[in-house]
Amino acid sequence: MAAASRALLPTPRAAAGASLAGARARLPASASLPFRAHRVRCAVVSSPAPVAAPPPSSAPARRISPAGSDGALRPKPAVLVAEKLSEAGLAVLREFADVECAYGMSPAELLAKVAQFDALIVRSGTKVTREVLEAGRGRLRVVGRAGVGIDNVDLQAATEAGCLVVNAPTANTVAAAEHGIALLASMARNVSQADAALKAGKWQRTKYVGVSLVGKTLAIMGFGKVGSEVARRAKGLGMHVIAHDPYAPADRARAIGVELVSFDEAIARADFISLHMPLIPTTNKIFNDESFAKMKTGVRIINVARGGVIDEDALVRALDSGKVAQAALDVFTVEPPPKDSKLVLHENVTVTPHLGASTVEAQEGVAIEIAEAVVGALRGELAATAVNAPMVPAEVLSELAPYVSLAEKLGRLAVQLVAGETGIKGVKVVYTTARGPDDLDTRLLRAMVTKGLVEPVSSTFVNLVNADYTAKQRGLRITEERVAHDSPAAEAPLESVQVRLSQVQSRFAGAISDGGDIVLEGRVKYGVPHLTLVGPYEVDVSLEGNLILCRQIDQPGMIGKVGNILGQRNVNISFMSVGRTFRGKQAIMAIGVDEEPDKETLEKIGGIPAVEEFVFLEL
Ligand SMILES: NC(=O)C1=CN([C@@H]2O[C@H](COP(=O)(O)OP(=O)(O)OC[C@H]3O[C@@H](n4cnc5c(N)ncnc54)[C@H](O)[C@@H]3O)[C@@H](O)[C@H]2O)C=CC1
Ligand SMILES: O=C(O)C(=O)COP(=O)(O)O
Repeated sequence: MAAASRALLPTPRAAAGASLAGARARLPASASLPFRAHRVRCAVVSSPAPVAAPPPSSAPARRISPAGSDGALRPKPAVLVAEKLSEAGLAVLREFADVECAYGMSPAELLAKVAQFDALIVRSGTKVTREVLEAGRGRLRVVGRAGVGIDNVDLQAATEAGCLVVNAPTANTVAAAEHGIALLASMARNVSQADAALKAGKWQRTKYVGVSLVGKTLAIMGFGKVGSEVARRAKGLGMHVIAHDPYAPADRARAIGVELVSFDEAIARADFISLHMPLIPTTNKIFNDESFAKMKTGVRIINVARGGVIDEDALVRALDSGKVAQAALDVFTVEPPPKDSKLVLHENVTVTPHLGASTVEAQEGVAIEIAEAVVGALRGELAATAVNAPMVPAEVLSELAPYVSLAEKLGRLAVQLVAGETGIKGVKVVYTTARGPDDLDTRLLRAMVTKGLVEPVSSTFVNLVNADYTAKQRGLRITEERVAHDSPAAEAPLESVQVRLSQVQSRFAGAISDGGDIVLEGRVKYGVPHLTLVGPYEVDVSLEGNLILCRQIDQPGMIGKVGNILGQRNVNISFMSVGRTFRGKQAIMAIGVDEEPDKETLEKIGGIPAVEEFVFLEL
């Protein structure tokens, strides 16, 4: 239960509340965000204790403003803006706080300064490390990221320091999509190379013959906010657009006229490939030697997402061999990239210095979005764009804590079992409980199932505030059902929690129930979440570490065989449980492992003759 309980630990400032790591809301680019409607009171970031009267004139220069919703006078907060923020956002901030803009600080300068401020606002160029957050501890209450990606902010350290992180996830979507299209078109017509040549005095009309876009197939990898906007625009250019996103709702794609296909099919069919997925463990270097080999020779690649999704050395090899004809890159694994980077200097590569969000309009929108979120947070409100948010009364939390962890883990396991391109349509959460609806508020549990389903596969962070909203935005229809537990005297708030993903293909057929749904059920035993049902199979395995599910013909010796393979590879088994439908038919082995087995070990397990399928799941 490490992840969830860590995320739910009260922060030092949250004596009366609790913090739940989470909350990056996603919105369609066209949507305007009703921030104010989404704000709720939140104890963690409320202003310091009210002062009864303005300080005497000799007091240090900390001005007083009516900040709290209770009307009490409080010291005027101080906000440090570390990267260029548009004037419109600064104006919003200045109405409420003392604002200092210190652009281009070195890490040491930021460290020395940060403790004097209540809030810090950054873009992608400032690393908000654990050190920075430690240095700000005691005063720094809010970090605002004026943009989408928060990979430059140490979220865990921020949560530990009781510092709320908010971002601005929607205002730069269109700008990023437009930049993707700009790179696509200028790469196809060699605009930057021809421009450089002409400025060097060379008139090279035959060297820079380009390729046409009309009728070509564009694969959008990651069909989220930016990806879908790129798709719309590319269709306007007469391109045939396909997309790969294992978690995108098929109806959203259909509405734009985009075909959702598998990863391999997308990269094999495409003339152009545009990357729009978040940088998460499963997408890290997902474009590598192996994937380049599956592409058409002469493919062209655009990346305005994150540099880390491409193995940059492999891309140089693919460019050198001609497998990849051209690449257009806005983002790099290390930013700025080294001056002698082979990739940047490659003649078939067009580069821009992370300009995706850099339009006047987007920067104004982002600046206002982040300024409002930071001001709201400093006032003690919580915006829908909070990334790590406080939310639940301590007493409710302490009773529900293990169930909260169970709900998140069931969600995490369920989403990892999904396969195919159909996307998740409906999610049903079934609570077996002796309590009536008034005695058991399931919002937190539903939010945690959503968190488990969404976070492993997106750049969205989910908490109680934004869970339902996030689910809706992603086309996830979550319904709840209460089943009365037949022992009404039971003390525990819940007997079991079941998560059902309706009519979805699975990587593990054993998890599919008779009705065709992926079904996982769990219970809390001795305060620890346990997985107790997989599809039709009853199991009992503690949800700690990671999990291997293995379906095999029920026969003697199977536990020993699998145990031996794991033991030989020094993988410690924490729990093991076998469930079967009928003796001698199929059975499922659920194996909790402390370490992640390597590929070879998993293949060995899969190679045991009686094993029909297996899957490794991370918790
Ligand atoms: N260059 C720039 O200045 C900008 C870059 N970005 C970056 O663009 C990316 C996309 O941003 P948004 O569209 O706002 O995020 P989003 O969260 O709306 O979309 C990301 C999509 O990727 C999908 N995805 C997750 N794992 C995947 C996988 N293995 N294969 C395919 N798809 C997968 C998710 O389901 C989601 O639909 C992010 O990395 C963001 O940081 C965003 C704005 C500006
Ligand atoms: O919003 C994002 O994820 C971006 O990549 C934009 O970064 P920037 O704010 O321009 O440094």
